[in-house]
Amino acid sequence: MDKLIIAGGRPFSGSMQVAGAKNAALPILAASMLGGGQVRLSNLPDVGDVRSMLELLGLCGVETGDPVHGRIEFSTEALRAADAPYDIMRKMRASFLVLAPLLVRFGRARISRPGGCAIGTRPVDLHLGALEALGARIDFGGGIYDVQAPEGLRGARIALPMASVGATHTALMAAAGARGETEIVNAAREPEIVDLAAFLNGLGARVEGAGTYKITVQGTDSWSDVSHAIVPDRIEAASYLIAAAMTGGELEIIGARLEHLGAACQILEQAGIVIYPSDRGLIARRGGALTSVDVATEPFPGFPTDLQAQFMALMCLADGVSVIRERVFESRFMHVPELQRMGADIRHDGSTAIVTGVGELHGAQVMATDLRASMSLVLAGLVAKGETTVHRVYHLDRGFEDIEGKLRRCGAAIERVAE
Ligand SMILES: CC(=O)N[C@H]1[C@@H](OP(=O)(O)OP(=O)(O)OC[C@H]2O[C@@H](n3ccc(=O)[nH]c3=O)[C@H](O)[C@@H]2O)O[C@H](CO)[C@@H](O)[C@@H]1O
Ligand SMILES: C=C(OP(=O)(O)O)C(=O)O
Repeated sequence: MDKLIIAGGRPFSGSMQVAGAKNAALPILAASMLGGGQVRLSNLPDVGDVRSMLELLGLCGVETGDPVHGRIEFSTEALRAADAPYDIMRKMRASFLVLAPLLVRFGRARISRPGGCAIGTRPVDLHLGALEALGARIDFGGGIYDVQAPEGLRGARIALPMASVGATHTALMAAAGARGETEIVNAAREPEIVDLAAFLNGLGARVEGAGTYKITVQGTDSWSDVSHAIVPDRIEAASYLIAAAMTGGELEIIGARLEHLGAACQILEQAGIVIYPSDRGLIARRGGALTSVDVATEPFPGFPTDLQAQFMALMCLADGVSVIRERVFESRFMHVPELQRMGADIRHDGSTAIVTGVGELHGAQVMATDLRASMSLVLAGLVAKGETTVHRVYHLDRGFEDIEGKLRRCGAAIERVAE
């Protein structure tokens, strides 16, 4: 496994291209299995999870080849019913998203419980509840869900008890292949949901209301060939906006969109980051002293849980005390002890962290635990005095494209070394 070595305190400025969103690419790749035709995708991020999803498609008979400059074209005609292997399921939460398309295509799918970032218990009851509402029967044994709908799925009303992103993806894909109309209430509203809906419309379903609380879907069994460009990665973009502010540099993130930042934009501005649109994307720089701001994570358009760790790294250097509440996942504070190794002053109790800004962080050996936690350590390393070694960068590679290349081109001294 590789480690990253960062020499902190270098000037950091320039421009970088934001990647396509991993969390949009994964459901869209899964949804590509619904049809039987030709799929053309562009702006696919070159990250580990996308490679794992392509491998999963390959095991189901869909030979995609490797993306070239983020573009890929493949036929889903040869899809076959296959069990998703534990080895891929354990790596990535989004592997569970192949369940609905396989069920639509074959009337049955067997799949094990998914892994992904260890940030909470992450049950899949809402995904399964959505499928049951559309008429599926579910058995569980030996760690495997056996889901059957031999007569096909029927449109129905799905009222989600919470606005789960993954369950909304599952419900959308299942509804797209169900007979009749489905109404999804309390749907997640993330830009990645809107992107999946656009892809499903391209495939031949009729999805309306994505991005709002209520989505309606007219299912189809007559699928089209489809071309689709993946939406930009708002979490990657916001992470680098934070990097610009922490280092005192100025950065243009090409392709980033203000409307995708939701509440994060206001919070980052209150913290002292100046963010404004350019012709090509967004520009960010520090506007003065960094200021502590309290924040609570929420589903979109609230402050994203996927940015909580990076925001905490920023707050480590702000004037004052920031109270950070994690409201989406039960245990998403694994970066706290690692930031503490670098001199951060953080008290942590349950789902709340209290961060008192310190004058400076210092380089240390730290362990990357989950995807966004790993990014918070890289951000801290960019400004820390001395050298930071981030061990176990496997998680970063799951979701951040060419991280050291992007940072190095903006002036960071960062190097990847095999452990
Ligand atoms: C691949 C992908 O897109 N991952 C994102 C997705 O994860 P994911 O789709 O797993 O996140 P959810 O929105 O589903 O999870 C939100 C909350 O709902 C709970 N829950 C979820 C499903 C379920 O069946 N039962 C249940 O109780 C979860 O434990 C969590 O507490 O959205 C999260 C919230 O924005 C992000 O942090 C992840 O980066
Ligand atoms: C939590 C994340 O990924 P996953 O849902 O795949 O674990 C993430 O992208 O931050």
